[in-house]
Amino acid sequence: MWIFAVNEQAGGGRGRRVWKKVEADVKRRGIPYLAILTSCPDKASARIRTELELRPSEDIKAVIVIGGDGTLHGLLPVLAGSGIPLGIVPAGSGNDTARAFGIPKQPLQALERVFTSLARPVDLLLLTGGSPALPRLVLTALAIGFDAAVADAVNQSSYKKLCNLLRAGSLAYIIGVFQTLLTYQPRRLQLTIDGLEHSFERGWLSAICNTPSYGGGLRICPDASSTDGLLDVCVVHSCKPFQLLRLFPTLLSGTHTRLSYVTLLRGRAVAVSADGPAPTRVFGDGETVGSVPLSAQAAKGLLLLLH
Ligand SMILES: Nc1ncnc2c1ncn2[C@@H]1O[C@H](COP(=O)(O)OP(=O)(O)OP(=O)(O)O)[C@@H](O)[C@H]1O
Repeated sequence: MWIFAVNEQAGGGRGRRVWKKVEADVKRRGIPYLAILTSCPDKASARIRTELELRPSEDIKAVIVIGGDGTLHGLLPVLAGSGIPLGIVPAGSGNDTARAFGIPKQPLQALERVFTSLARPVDLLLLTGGSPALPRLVLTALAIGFDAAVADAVNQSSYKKLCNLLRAGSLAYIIGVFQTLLTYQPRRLQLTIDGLEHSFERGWLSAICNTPSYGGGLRICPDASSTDGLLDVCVVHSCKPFQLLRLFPTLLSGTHTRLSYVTLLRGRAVAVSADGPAPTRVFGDGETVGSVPLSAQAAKGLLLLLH
């Protein structure tokens, strides 16, 4: 039995279109499947948890998510450590998880990949501390500070929908950068990585990554690997707003790492705190997860992924 978890709203309605194609193909193949179409992450998790409890685990081939990074994020607590593999047919706006694992954008190619791949263990990022109190699991990256404020602005915007229609998810992010720059104040960021303290005056953002990109292909930690048991950290600090703007185009290629106001770090456990006029927001997998202070650590091989 293959269980499909479908978020029809992902990618501004792309989830629905992708599911139509996928369902037709699954019917043609004549394989047993169960589709769970949900309107919110909590209902999706509860339904899948029930289905997993009802059946012997050897009867379940995988849970295949039709959606974006947010949909995947919502299912991590159910699938992590369960031994049930996750498959991905990308249907979101950013699709950074699919990008990280080389999963094709084209739905039927992605489905073929799911059916023909081995389930391989990948690391997750385990978030603790924070406000509201966590723990929480994240697959791609944590965005802390300016980049989280951008994600917030994009999620609340009307242009996200339009950009999705134009199939230009990263354009929405670029508009969000300009919008956020009008009000955001840099602040002192303190990071403790495997016990070593790093302090940054005028810290704009800090990204903690399990995989290389966020925001629809911005390669913030280009060398991040989801199989090394480590988290890659990028801090942008001590620069003027125009230098921050100059940084964003270079994120597409990952060449921002050469800039003097970009610091890259790596470790197993990362703690972050900030001093600032307003709470320093945190997003994980493009979803809001609260604000700093927080601690994150790499959880080695906690998820089985078909890729
Ligand atoms: N299983 C689910 N069913 C319905 N809605 C969900 C589910 N999981 C998450 N959501 C909600 O749908 C929103 C959009 O889903 P998702 O994040 O996957 O798509 P996206 O934002 O278009 O793509 P991406 O995250 O890749 O940029 C999420 O922010 C979340 O609030």
